[in-house]
Amino acid sequence: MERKKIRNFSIIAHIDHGKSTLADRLLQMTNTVSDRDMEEQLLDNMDLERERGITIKAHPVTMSYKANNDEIYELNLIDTPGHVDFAYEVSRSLAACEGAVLIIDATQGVQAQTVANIDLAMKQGLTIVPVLNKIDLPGTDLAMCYEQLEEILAIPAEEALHCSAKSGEGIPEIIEAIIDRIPCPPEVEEKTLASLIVDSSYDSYRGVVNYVRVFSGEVRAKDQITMFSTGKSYEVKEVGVFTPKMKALDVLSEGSVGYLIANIKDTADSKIGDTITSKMDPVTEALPGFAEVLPMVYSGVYPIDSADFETLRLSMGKLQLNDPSFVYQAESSAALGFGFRCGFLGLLHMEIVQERLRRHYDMDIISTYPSVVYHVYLKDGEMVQVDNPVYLPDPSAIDYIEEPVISANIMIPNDYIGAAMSLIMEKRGLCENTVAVDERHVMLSASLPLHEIVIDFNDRLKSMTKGYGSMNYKPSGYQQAPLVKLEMKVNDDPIDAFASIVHRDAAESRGRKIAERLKAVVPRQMFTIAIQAYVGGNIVARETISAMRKNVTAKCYGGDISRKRKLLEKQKAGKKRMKQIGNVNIPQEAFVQVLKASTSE
Ligand SMILES: Nc1nc2c(ncn2[C@@H]2O[C@H](COP(=O)(O)OP(=O)(O)OP(=O)(O)O)[C@@H](O)[C@H]2O)c(=O)[nH]1
Repeated sequence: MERKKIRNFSIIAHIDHGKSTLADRLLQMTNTVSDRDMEEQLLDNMDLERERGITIKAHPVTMSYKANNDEIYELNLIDTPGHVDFAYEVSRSLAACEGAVLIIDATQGVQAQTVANIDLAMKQGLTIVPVLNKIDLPGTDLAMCYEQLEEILAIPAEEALHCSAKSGEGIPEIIEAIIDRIPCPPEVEEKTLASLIVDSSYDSYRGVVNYVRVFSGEVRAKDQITMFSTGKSYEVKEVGVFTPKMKALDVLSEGSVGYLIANIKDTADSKIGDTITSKMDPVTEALPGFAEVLPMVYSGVYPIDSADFETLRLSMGKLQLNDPSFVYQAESSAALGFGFRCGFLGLLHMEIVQERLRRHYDMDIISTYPSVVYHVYLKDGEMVQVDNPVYLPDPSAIDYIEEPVISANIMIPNDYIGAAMSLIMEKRGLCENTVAVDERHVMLSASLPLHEIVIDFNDRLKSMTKGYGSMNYKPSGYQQAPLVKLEMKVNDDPIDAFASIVHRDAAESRGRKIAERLKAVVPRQMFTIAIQAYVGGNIVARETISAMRKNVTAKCYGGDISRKRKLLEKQKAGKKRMKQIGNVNIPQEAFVQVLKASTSE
């Protein structure tokens, strides 16, 4: 397609404002997908996305459209996720575009994530097409949206279009606006190939599938290409576009978006953000890639069956290929065996990665309590970074500990200011500023310890504001805090999987909760078992399990021997999956249950 007829754009929005639904309507309206094949939210093709109703990965798709001026255009849409943990994916998609359709739910107005996404788009110099969606709903408040567009986003209200992505009303006008307002890819002097890897996935037969934006030159099957960062060369096997299924083409030319397959078998050789260039005539400078993102939350991930360790390692490699923000490293635990220490962007990211491992790769896994990265200053002047409580140095060697803090923007209706402030205080935060954004909404700026928000802050905020509150955050450095290591012991032996770094004031209640939960799941044994929570050598909570041999057949009155045998066999099988901590046998299931309860609180 001629460069002037190409439009590359993303759809950006706060979560649930209707990106995927609008994308579906665009696919229908451009006959990219026939009505018969149209499944709701076609672009969300992972089961997980459908179930959770959120878009996790950005998917590119190419549409062909005959505009009112009778010309045919190529529209390349890159759908983006809306959740705060996935801002990195959004910025990757935007790097491949000249414009963005900004969707705002007309019943809710501008939300914290709308502001964050628009900031990213403006930084990249993209043209914005603002769209007010869901105008079919009775709660639509266009006046509020116009005011917010001008006041918060500095976008003239007259630029806004309206639509109902559900009914299809207003969609043709949106397509025309994309063609009229968003510029075509700029002309470049460079004629040699420079193509940005925006994303990638792995196909077991064909190897790595790179999703690319060609900035200069062109690429075809049989071309020899080189990866700029590694210098490794490959022969191109196939190029094409997503419609949304893969469709092979003869050539991907300057300005277009599509895929490139080149027999790359090792996932580590294809890096998102890298530049693909010609082997014979390479460019001298790489395209600006993406800023590296650092994981904010760490947790141990272990196979329930230790024989699965290698398979888990392979699955993680494939998963990392199209999610470079996920990192992992092998580690071992006395309680859980061999596993991995994994880093995630946030708690939702962590849940999603774990779910993907469970479902797509069919892995049975358990994860430990999430931790952030602490800066531990030792008395000898050294500083060590600790993301695993097990490795926190002895308290006698520690001078002080610093924890990561974030600065959050929280947008809420006026009625909930009091409730939001008390939540911030409960989470050891500091409210720094309150600005009225319109007559009914305020934006609170607060500083909060990251550890306090990774667990449930967003969910609590949502439920107490009936879904109207929203937040966005970014890291803002480190601050000193009275943090201690909470350790759990059974009969004086520590269980590493339950160690956590907590605020001094919260240690006792957390220790008590875990001890109670452990008591409920650890089976009685021939001797008394003491479950203790320790902080710096002091016991802060204790539970005792009295001695008794559990007779699993006790409830079987009468002589049904086959039933008794079955129960005894079951008990034997259960014993195989016991972990020995000191002299106490604990079923794997007990760890799983207690960890599940304590990571979701
Ligand atoms: N009534 C009405 N509902 C809509 C409209 N557009 C979207 N919805 C509904 O709003 C919900 C969220 O829509 P999605 O398209 O999944 O939103 P999204 O922005 O893609 O969400 P994420 O992918 O999670 O960021 C769905 O239940 C849609 O059916 C609309 O114009 N009118």
